[in-house]
Amino acid sequence: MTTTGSSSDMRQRVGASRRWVVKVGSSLVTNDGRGLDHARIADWVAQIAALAGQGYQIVVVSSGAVAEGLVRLGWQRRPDTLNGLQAAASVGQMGLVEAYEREFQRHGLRTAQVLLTHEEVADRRRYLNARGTLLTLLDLGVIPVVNENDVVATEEIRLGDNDTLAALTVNLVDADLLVILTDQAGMFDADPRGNSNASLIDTQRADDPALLPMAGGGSGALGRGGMRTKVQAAQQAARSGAHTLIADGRSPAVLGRIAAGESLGTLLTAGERKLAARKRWIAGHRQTRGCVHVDAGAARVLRQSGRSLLPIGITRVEGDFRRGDIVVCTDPEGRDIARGMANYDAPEVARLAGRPSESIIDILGYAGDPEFLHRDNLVLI
Ligand SMILES: Nc1ncnc2c1ncn2[C@@H]1O[C@H](COP(=O)(O)OP(=O)(O)O)[C@@H](O)[C@H]1O
Ligand SMILES: N[C@@H](CCC(=O)OP(=O)(O)O)C(=O)O
Repeated sequence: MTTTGSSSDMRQRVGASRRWVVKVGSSLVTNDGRGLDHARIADWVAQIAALAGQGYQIVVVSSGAVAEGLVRLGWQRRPDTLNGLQAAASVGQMGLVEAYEREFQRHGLRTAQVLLTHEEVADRRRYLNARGTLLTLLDLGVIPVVNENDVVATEEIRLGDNDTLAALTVNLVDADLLVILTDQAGMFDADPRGNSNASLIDTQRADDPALLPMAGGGSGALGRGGMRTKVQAAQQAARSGAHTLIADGRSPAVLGRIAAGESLGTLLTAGERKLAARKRWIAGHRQTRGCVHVDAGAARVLRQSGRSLLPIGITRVEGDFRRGDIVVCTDPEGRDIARGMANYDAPEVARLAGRPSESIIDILGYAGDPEFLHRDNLVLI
């Protein structure tokens, strides 16, 4: 199998990247289906705490709620009904966050429980709120522990496996790297469960079409998506500009060794850098819901330095857009300059236009973002 670029340089760069989403699968976090494996959780937490001490920002996506719920409820097997699963997940989620909180506390770190659904990408207002909260937690040095909000997720919108959820989280926080810890050494060219001579893939581009046919959808007794959802998650992460590393969560000091650039597991690389990926994502939203006219000064700043658009530079608002919608900015001559994701609803912007960001709290009664269009959510036309 071909590999991309110089694998060892790439590994060094990946290890040195600072913002990671670390996904711990059901296959690992549960003790053969008998509740949570506390010793393993303690070990990953110690590794994450060490990385946090070196300046890494890490979001944990952990499975295990259903398995822990089954134990707490004294159920011998997974229920068949959605409500049964949801009940188990809500009981077990308590144990899951308790376990992470206790272990992180030993290292002087705070944790936060974040429960997400598919809606957090589908609805752009929710997207911005989830993103804002997660980024604030990271700024505060808190370790977010994410799981799917199984209780409210209906059959149609359930992500089901946490690989997909981890990729969504990568997009939400603009992570550099998605680490998927599982019960295999990485991705093999065939499912090693049924093929004893399957060989481990070292490095490959995430968008290589040869990957998916090699990934079996069948998971272990506890996991959900098998390797298939991991490859799809890597492809989704790559579209956000993040690389993915699939590795064995049981191998000693696995996270520290990834940080050190050691060649372990399977690296699935992204073809483009994360800011470019994000801008392409914004640019891809062809449908705009409104327009803000900006003064000559703001137009110059946008064009020349690609900075954020603040309310003070806005002169007039058109359309009935809401926070999260894509709007167009036009200069005083009526030329379109940029397209971006609105941080405020149109009536709010009308009130904020021409005013300094420090006065937002007095005008709206709450302190929202200082920018109307943040530079990360804005593309020049
Ligand atoms: N090409 C492959 N390489 C490695 N593992 C594979 C492959 N295809 C299928 N698998 C299966 O995927 C399983 C891991 O997925 P899963 O059980 O869903 O775990 P997790 O809970 O970690 O997400 C492995 O145990 C393995 O049997
Ligand atoms: N949200 C579920 C986990 C879903 C799941 O098992 O996903 P995965 O670890 O990707 O196989 C739970 O906490 O039980």
